[in-house]
Amino acid sequence: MADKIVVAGVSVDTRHWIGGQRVASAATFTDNSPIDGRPLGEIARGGPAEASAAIAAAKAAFPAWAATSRTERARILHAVADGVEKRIEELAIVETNDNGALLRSHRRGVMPRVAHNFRFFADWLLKLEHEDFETRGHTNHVSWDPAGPSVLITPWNAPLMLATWKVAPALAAGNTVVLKPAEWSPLTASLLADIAAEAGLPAGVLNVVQGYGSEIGDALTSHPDVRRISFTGSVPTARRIAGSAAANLTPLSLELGGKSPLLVFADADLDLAVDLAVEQYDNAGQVCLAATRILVEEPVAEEFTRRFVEKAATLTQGDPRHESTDIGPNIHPRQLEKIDAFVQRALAAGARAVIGGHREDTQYYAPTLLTDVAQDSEIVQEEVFGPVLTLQTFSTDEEAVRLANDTRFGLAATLATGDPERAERVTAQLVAGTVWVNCFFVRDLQAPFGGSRHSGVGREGGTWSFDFYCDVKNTVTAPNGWKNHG
Ligand SMILES: NC(=O)C1=CN([C@@H]2O[C@H](COP(=O)(O)OP(=O)(O)OC[C@H]3O[C@@H](n4cnc5c(N)ncnc54)[C@H](O)[C@@H]3O)[C@@H](O)[C@H]2O)C=CC1
Ligand SMILES: O=C(O)/C=C/C=C(\O)C(=O)O
Repeated sequence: MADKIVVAGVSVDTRHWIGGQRVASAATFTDNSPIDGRPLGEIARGGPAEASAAIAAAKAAFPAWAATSRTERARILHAVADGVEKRIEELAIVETNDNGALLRSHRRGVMPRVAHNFRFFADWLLKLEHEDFETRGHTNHVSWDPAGPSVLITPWNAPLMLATWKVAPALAAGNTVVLKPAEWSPLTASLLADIAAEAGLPAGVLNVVQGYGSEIGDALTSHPDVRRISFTGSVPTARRIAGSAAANLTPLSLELGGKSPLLVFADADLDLAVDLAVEQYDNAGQVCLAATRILVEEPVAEEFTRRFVEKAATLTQGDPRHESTDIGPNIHPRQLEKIDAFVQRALAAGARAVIGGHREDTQYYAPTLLTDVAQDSEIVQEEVFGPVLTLQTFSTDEEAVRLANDTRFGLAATLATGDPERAERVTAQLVAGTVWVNCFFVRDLQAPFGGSRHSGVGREGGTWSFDFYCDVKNTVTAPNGWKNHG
């Protein structure tokens, strides 16, 4: 196996990064580009041995990193952000080749956000405090102590953005990290390891191991030296991780799937509502937050559908490296098969494809809108993770809320309405970690982020991230301090 591959002119090390060293594995796996299925290279395929080595390195590096002052930790995280900013173009081009998402989004939105993830949590660390309070003259002081080695397991739909949304707060908290990126998109995590080392992050503080799901994952998540596990991905994998973490009672943060609704009320600005709906095809529908169930109030349903079809027809599907492309490929032929199977079962059950309903080839799926779908049908209840939306109608606010809440998920909801009171009333009744009113995907890192029900466990973001990654401590001091006990 070659130690390095070159992807669109960028050299990427294909080995693990453990304790500040590149480490090869005897086994490898092939990483293919979703753009055309071509192999990008052979990647080191870790297992229990690599998992143990990475956790040992994280454990060894922990005391010194935990003892590093907040200002020094923040300084190094800002230096990582500087390194990301210097390499935005390289990161963007590698990520697009590896996961197929749009190059223009990576350049302008995603990679700047990666840098921001580091800057934000570095700055938040410096202002993290809880005002002291008194109990019968005693002072309560709250502090956030580093917890220890943290295992971070991330998916392929937004690889570096979702990885750094976990890596940055974990490092800011004073924890050391073992990051395992998804096997379908491992490359930018390796570049991050280089950037972090160049920024002065000490050896062993960030470790990156690659490998297939449970082959390496079980050893990472069941290890007794791991103090935190944060995972973004599917519900079945979350169950398995929770099972293996249970033996050690390792605290978990789980950000899982969604089947979020977009509620379009008759009083909405219909053009805005249509824009919000068409936006759900972003990243070829591979977004956990996507509002894939469009619920439209009966009187405007026909007009909404007409305008939606018109707008969707303006989308360009194709090579994600081209500036004019709006929808790229799906991550893997297996994912495409899964998407198509969902759609064909829905059509067989009586759904009607207003647009799409078929694959374009082995990597691209036609943007699809399905109507005549039953609330209890698979296509309405299960996450497809492709460019597939359903449309249902409702007649009253009560019905809208009932339909919106009637899945096992609860990640997000989007409302289009011209009535602020209705927005407030409906929002209060929705089960969702995030509700957007007349907007979508406006994200602030200080906001709590996560899902209810099967969409997740816990919240990350701002202080919530530190609450998760740290051992939160309350110190109660008697009125006369230590002198009180002589
Ligand atoms: N919430 C989200 O953002 C995401 C949701 N999904 C959903 O999951 C479906 C399947 O996609 P997959 O790639 O199979 O998701 P997955 O949940 O299996 O994979 C996500 C990550 O978990 C890792 N993993 C798998 N098994 C593991 C184990 N036993 N221990 C530790 N880590 C393990 C994978 O290697 C990858 O890094 C998608 O169709 C979509 O519905 C997938 C990716 C992201
Ligand atoms: O943190 C964000 O801003 C976005 C998160 C998106 C996902 O978790 C996803 O698409 O899987």
